[in-house]
Amino acid sequence: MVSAAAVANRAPSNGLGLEVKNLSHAFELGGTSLPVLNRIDLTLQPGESVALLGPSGCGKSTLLRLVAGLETPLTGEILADGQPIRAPDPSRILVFQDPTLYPWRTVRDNVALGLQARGLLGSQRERIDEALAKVGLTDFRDAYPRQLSGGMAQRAALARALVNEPRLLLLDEPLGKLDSLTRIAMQSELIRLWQQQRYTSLLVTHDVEEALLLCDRVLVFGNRPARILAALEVGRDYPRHRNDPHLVELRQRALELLGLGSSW
Ligand SMILES: Nc1ncnc2c1ncn2[C@@H]1O[C@H](COP(=O)(O)OP(=O)(O)OP(=O)(O)O)[C@@H](O)[C@H]1O
Repeated sequence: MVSAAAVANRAPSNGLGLEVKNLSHAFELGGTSLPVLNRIDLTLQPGESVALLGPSGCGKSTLLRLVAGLETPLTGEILADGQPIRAPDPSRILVFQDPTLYPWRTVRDNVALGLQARGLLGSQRERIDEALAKVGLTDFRDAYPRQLSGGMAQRAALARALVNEPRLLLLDEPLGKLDSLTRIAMQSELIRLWQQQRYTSLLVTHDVEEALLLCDRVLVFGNRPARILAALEVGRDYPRHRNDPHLVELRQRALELLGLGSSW
């Protein structure tokens, strides 16, 4: 949870409150059950930004897909503003590692997809240009995906999410395929967008530093079937500094929890 002082300094949030209660999940794989998530309890306050950090294959993406309403949990429940999540909804948008833009559509037409699918293109067309402006792509609205850099393509994918005015943004390694310099720039972009739009944010990342720079709280997951090993409160204002001794200490703690304590 964010400290009361930090919340008081923030603009009011339109974000969804999220509750995950005693959630377990498993997949059928080759005739046997593969347990993936084990009794997860999690609460996000409206407007909070939380990172999920954990070993590869522990179930982080599965948790995002469950919150997005793309899967149904085996046991337990997930509530958005107190209502059970049963299906996808434009108030909860998932952004993937791959921008997955249609190559034959311009940036603008890719961003329009969310509205088009909901039959809102006629009445809410101005939202496309607003979303492009938010991610700094106004000048590239008529470009095709092949004409964009990796960072620009990911910004276009973010615009495609933002055009829906999400109240909960689910980010699945959104910067995972970017080079390290672009990644640093995009980390600042993600902080700026979150501060401006005031959605609730749930970020899956493998990058401990990224989790600590971007989020209010970092949840460290154990091996599959994953449970939450620890919740690290970051408790620092933005912008944050990589070399802040408090962040360095938290990074060490997170690495130790992940069994990588001697890596640094
Ligand atoms: N549709 C599916 N059917 C069967 N098994 C699945 C399915 N989706 C995921 N799994 C399995 O569930 C486990 C968790 O997968 P998930 O993608 O959630 O992990 P993750 O923590 O996000 O991994 P990574 O960090 O490597 O992306 C993996 O063992 C994966 O093989």
